Amino acid sequence: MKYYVAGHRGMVGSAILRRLQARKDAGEVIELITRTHSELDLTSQAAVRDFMQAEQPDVVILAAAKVGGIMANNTYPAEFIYENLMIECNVIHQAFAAGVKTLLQLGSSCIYPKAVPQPMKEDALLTGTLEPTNEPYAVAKIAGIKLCESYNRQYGVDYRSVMPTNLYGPGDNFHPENSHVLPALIRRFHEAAQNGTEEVVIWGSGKPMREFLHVDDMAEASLFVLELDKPTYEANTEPMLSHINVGTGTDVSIMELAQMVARVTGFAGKISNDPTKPDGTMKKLMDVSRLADMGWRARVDLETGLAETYQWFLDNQDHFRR
Ligand SMILES: NC(=O)C1=CN([C@@H]2O[C@H](COP(=O)(O)OP(=O)(O)OC[C@H]3O[C@@H](n4cnc5c(N)ncnc54)[C@H](OP(=O)(O)O)[C@@H]3O)[C@@H](O)[C@H]2O)C=CC1
Ligand SMILES: C[C@H]1O[C@H](OP(=O)(O)OP(=O)(O)OC[C@H]2O[C@@H](n3cnc4c(=O)[nH]c(N)nc43)[C@H](O)[C@@H]2O)[C@@H](O)[C@@H](O)C1=O
Repeated sequence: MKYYVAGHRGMVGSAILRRLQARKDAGEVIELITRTHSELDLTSQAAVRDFMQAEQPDVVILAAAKVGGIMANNTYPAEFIYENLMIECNVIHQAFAAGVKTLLQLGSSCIYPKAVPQPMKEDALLTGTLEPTNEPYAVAKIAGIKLCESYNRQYGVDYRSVMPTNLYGPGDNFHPENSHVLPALIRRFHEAAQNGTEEVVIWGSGKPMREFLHVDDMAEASLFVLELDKPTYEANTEPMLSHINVGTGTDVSIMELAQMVARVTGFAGKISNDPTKPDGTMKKLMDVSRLADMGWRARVDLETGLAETYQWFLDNQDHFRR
């Protein structure tokens, strides 16, 4: 089997590649194909067409996307909608044109409406209006689900979508403004602890609730969903399962997260809020019962995952990619 992992240098793509490489090292006969962003710009239709036609992969895993936290989404909405739509259209359509029968793409929990009942079930999709800070990104991610559904329905291929909750772990983006909350706080609290700063400011009210899944769990879940037998997969559907939630099923407030990060990084000062920064959705907890019924559950608890991610940050802080 020839696997193409798109976005293999990103947090999720690299975790998926590590798992596939481990299987290969253990004797599984698989070929792994990758291209860096500079080798293959996935927003280029012609480049993706030529690549897919030349390589003819058996399986495509789409983990490449324009990704960022609440501030990046709010500041660069055009890039978030344009690049993600282009990447999805190009990779999914050109995979189909090259005869790829099996594909997995990653969406996000932000596809669900802002005021949806919690925890959020898969069938809550398109039942209400979206959170404004990331609506353009969410619309692109919904389009990705609908692309897969449409090619499945019209052409009988098997393109699946997983919807991860907020992710973290080794390989995360620790940019001070553009990253997600967990890596941003690791960096801010670490620097404050090192510099002896007395106060750390967190964005918003600290009251929003978020669910955090370790990237190694996400990589495992991605391959689990990719490899579900088709009858099992479809037996859980009414009438067809278009996407599956991936999360832990538990959440913490941003203030609770900040307190955990303070403990891990050794920061003992005051934590205060910046109410001028957006809170975003107040709660977005995944209903993960569908995936649990199929046999997969998250394994890494937040306390352990946070400590491990902080160690990765310490080991790699001198050569972050951004
Ligand atoms: N991180 C999170 O909390 C969550 C992530 N997700 C989803 O998971 C998936 C992976 O995210 P994550 O690993 O965190 O993101 P990263 O930003 O870590 O990785 C994304 C990868 O995609 C590559 N990429 C982006 N644009 C292009 C392009 N035009 N052509 C080629 N490659 C490109 C990036 O390369 P380069 O860096 O060189 O641009 C990078 O390697 C995405 O679909 C994301 O939406 C969903 C929910 C939460
Ligand atoms: C995965 C998900 O990620 C994004 O949604 P989000 O969950 O709102 O993402 P976030 O991690 O950036 O913030 C979570 C909460 O945390 C608060 N917060 C405090 N202090 C910092 C801080 O320093 N940085 C950040 N980023 N947030 C902070 C922040 O104000 C917010 O209340 C989407 O755009 C969307 O793209 C998406 O799919």
